[in-house]
This record gives sequence, structure tokens and C-alpha cells, in this order.
Amino acid sequence: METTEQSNKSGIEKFRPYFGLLKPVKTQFAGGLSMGILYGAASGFGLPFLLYKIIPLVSADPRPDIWKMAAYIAVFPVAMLIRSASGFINTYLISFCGMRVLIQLQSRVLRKLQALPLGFFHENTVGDLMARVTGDTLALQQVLTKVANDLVKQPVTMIGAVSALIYLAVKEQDVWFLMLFLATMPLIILPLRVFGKRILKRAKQVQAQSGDISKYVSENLSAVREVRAFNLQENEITRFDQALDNFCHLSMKVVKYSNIVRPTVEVVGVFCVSGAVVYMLEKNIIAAAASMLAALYMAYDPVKKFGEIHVAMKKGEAALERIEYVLHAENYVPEPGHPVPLENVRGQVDFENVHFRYLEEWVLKDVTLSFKPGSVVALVGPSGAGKTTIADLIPRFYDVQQGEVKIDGIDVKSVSKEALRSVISVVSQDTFLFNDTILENIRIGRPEATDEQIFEAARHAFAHDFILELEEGYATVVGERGTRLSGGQKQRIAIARAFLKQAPILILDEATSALDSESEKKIQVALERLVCEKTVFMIAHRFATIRMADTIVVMEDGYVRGVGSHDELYNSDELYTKLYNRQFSGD
Ligand SMILES: Nc1ncnc2c1ncn2[C@@H]1O[C@H](COP(=O)(O)OP(=O)(O)OP(=O)(O)O)[C@@H](O)[C@H]1O
Repeated sequence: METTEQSNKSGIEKFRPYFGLLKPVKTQFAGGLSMGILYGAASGFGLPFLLYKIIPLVSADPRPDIWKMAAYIAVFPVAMLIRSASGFINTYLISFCGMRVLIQLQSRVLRKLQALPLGFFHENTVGDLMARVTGDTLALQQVLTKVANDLVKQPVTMIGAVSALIYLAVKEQDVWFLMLFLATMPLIILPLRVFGKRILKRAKQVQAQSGDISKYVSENLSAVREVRAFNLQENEITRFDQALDNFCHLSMKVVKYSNIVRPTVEVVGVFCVSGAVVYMLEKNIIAAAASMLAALYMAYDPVKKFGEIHVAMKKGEAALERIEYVLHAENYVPEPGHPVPLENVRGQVDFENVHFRYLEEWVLKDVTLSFKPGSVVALVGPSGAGKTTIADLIPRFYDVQQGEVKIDGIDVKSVSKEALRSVISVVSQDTFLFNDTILENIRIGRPEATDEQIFEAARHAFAHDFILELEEGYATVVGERGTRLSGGQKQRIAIARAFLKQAPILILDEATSALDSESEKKIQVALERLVCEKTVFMIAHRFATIRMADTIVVMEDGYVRGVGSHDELYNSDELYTKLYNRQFSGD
């Protein structure tokens, strides 16, 4: 998946699609650009030109008087002042524009991640995505800061210096000097190309390896219990050490190739300058020597810096490619072009000839079901039968490949995801709480709710009392992922959220983990209150919940095997009877 159309492009082409992001800072960019041009012209052409013009004046015979000399010489500090000031303003403005572009890029990545469907997060690990969103954007930022300094200045300096060389060659009627300079160019550009390719390859490997490292760390930190319970610490350390070793090995290759470019260019440059000196002595053009050497230096120096820019750009390309993996990821659950409004939802839900697969294998096969508003539906069946999948299709966590899922007769694919999800509450078995206060965690259900409405929802969910017993009550911060609360308490907070949301459709993924009987009883009563006047889909792992349901759907291997009430199915549906009896004999 990494090899997108983008990755076939090279160099500046890769960055071209992002030039549009410069729009909001176009004035600063234009300012930076003109300052860079001024700097480049002053360095590349200005200095050799001034030397060429002023040296004969100050060394004229007879010597000019001291005031005239001072005036001639003063031109150099003034020129230097212009060069330094424009150089500084250029770097500042270009860095500013770069940062603004980067911020927009980061924001695009996060926006894209919000839009991507659940499937994307199953295909990619959190650690790797974290590395792409933070590590790779940071790498890009470092590249940018490095490159911004030289991006405009150096090419213009080079053009200026080459123009100065041409000017001097014409003035001195000596083109050989110019030829000598041009002949050395391929010698300098060759190592840039060779090493640049290697750097790109290695930099990509380094970034991927850093993704792996971050994957190990995030896995290790989210499985602290398992790691200790199964004595996996040593394994984890070995795995991590190996990844670090590999990272170090690859990073050193990048260091090697990055740092070989500059000395190579320097050595070739020194040979050429030495050749030029010999040539000038031989030709006896000493008068123009200072300006020619200055022009030569000004022409080689940018090449040396190009080397560094090239290296940095290659590292940037590697980081950009990894970021683009997210930016260009296909959204399998797209927003409709012209969303149909979904208003005053009654809660009729229909599945019409639904076929669905995550990968190759169909996990739902020709499912056709129809539920009236207010139905309380229990989905039962052996593990892996497709119960969760059916429920996930209603809020479009996934899209069906064949058939339709409809709410009040409207295909869910034709309404906006936001509108669709605003009419559905989901209470999952693994409640996620944000590291915020209990009050704010419940408010997620309806952001505009008043505190009083939140307390009311918590009362309905049997959460109010235990919350008040906490030292800081509703202001208690729950800890990362809600670690400071028990499983049952977290679930009651999830139910309170659903009470607050009051959506006409409710999906309840019943908890599989055993709760103490007190907690379970309260949750049961809270759920019974919650399901009132809603169309409810319960993924029933335990049959105790089933008595709330008026319709039971029996699933097996992706097929619907039976639909009816408990009384209708018990004894008439073999699979249901078996599942039911097994639960109760096991309880
Ligand atoms: N993200 C996924 N990627 C690939 N296959 C999946 C994914 N999620 C579920 N499956 C497969 O789809 C099938 C149906 O899974 P589903 O979770 O809907 O079953 P279930 O009836 O809810 O099971 P359980 O009672 O164990 O939760 C299973 O074979 C499962 O392995």
C-alpha cells in the first residue's frame, strides 16, 4: 500500500501538491522570496562585481586620497549589511511559512484519521500511526527548518555567481576559465545523486523502524497486566533491544551518506580552485583574480549546500511518504455526495439482502431483517456468528458490500455520517472513558446538556450515588482510560451517556466480563429503563438480558437461522434451544 502514485515522483515534485498550503501566507512567502533573491544577488554577483570594480580604483596609481579610499572601501560593509539583513529576513519568513504549512498538514492528517473507518485502524497498529502522525511530522519539521535557510538563497547565489563568472569571462575575454568551472560541475553533482538515492532508501527504513519501536512501546504499555502476568518482561526487552539495534544500524547509514556529500564537494571544489589559481598565474590575469576567485567560491558554496539540502529533502521525502500513507488512505466508508436529511427518526431498521466481508470471507450472508420502531432485538449465536458485525453496520462503522441497511426507509449510505450517528447511541462492552472528569465524560452524550440533565441521566443509570461517594464527586478525574473506576462503574457511566443522548436507536454490546451481582442487577435495571421507546439491538452474550427483548435473532456462521420471541424459538429452533440450555446449565 505504501507504493502510491506519489512515491514514484521524486524531489520537489513530491512536495508540489502542498504548495497550495502556502496560500494563507502568500505575502510572507513573497517577502521571504524577494529577500532571498536580494541575498543571492548580493552574494553571488554583488561581491565579485564590487571587488572587480573597486580593487582597480583603490590600487590605482597615483593612489586616491584617504577620503575617496574610505568611500570605496565603505561599499563592502554596506553590501554585507544588505546581504546579512536580507539573509536573516529570508530565513525567518520562509521558516514561518514552512511552519504554517506543516501545521496545516498535521491538521489534515488528524482530520483524515477522524474520517477513516474502523477497518483502517484494524489494518494498522496504533503505535505505527502515532509514529506517522507525530514522529514523521517532526522529522518533516526538522527538514523544513534546515532547508528553509538555504532553499531560496543558495540557488540565487549560484545563479548570481555564474552570472559574475560570465561577466568576468566576457570582460577579460577569457572563456576557458568559465569552461573549467563548468567542466567540474558533473563531478560535483554525481555524488549528490548517488548518495541521495541511498539516503532516501535508508531514511525510509529508519522511519519504518521508528514506527516499529513506537508500536512495541505502545503495545507494551497497553498490556501492562498481561506482560507481568505471563512474565513477558524479558521477551519484551529483547524485542525492543533488537528493534533499537536495527534502528541504530540504519540511522548510522543515513549519517554516513548524509555526511559524505559535503567533504566530497569540498575536495572537488579545492581541486578546481587550485586549478584556477594555476591558470590565472599562467595567464597573468592577477588583476581580476580576487573577483574571479570570489565568484568561484560563491558558485561552489551553494553546490555544497545543495548537497545538504538534497540530503534533507530525501529525509523529508521519506517522512512525507509515510504521512501520505494516511492522507491518501482510501476511505471505504465515504460521505455521500448529496446527503439525504434524516429527520424525526422513528426507528424503523431494515437489512435487505445484506452481504458483508471484512477480508476475503463473507461474514454476513444474505441477511434480510425488518424491525419496527420500538423493537428490542437480541442478537444471539455462537462466537464469531456475526452479531457484532450486524450491529456495526447500522452506524456505518463498516459499509455493506451488497444489499442495503435502512433507517426509516432511507439507505444509511445516503445520509451524512454525522446525522446518522446522532440518532444512534452505542454502549459497548469496553467503555472508553477520557482522562477527564466524570461530568465531562457523561456530557459526551450531549455536549450542550446542562449539569442538572447530566445528574438526571446518571440517576437513571444508577451512577449518581457511587459518583457522589467519590471524594470529588462529578469532578473526579477518571484516569487514563478510566483506570480509577471499576468495570461496572464504567459501564454505568456509558449507560448515563446513552440516557443523556436519548437517540431513537440504541446498540448495546453486552459486557462479557462478569460483574458482581449487585453491580449486574443495577446495570440490568438501568438497561431496562434505557431501552424504553427505542429501537434496540442487543448483542447478547448472556441470556439473562434476553428477557428484555421482544425479538430474538439467531445467527450462525453469518446466516440468520431464526427470528422470533423466546417462546416461539425455544423448542422450535434447535440452535437457539441448544444455546439457551447450555447457558443455563453452565450458569
Ligand atoms: N475487523 C475484522 N477483520 C477481519 N475479520 C473480522 C473482524 N471482526 C470480526 N471478524 C470476523 O468476522 C466474523 C464475525 O465476527 P463478529 O465479531 O461479528 O462475531 P460475533 O458473533 O459478534 O462474535 P462474539 O460473540 O465472539 O463477539 C468472525 O469470523 C470474525 O473472526
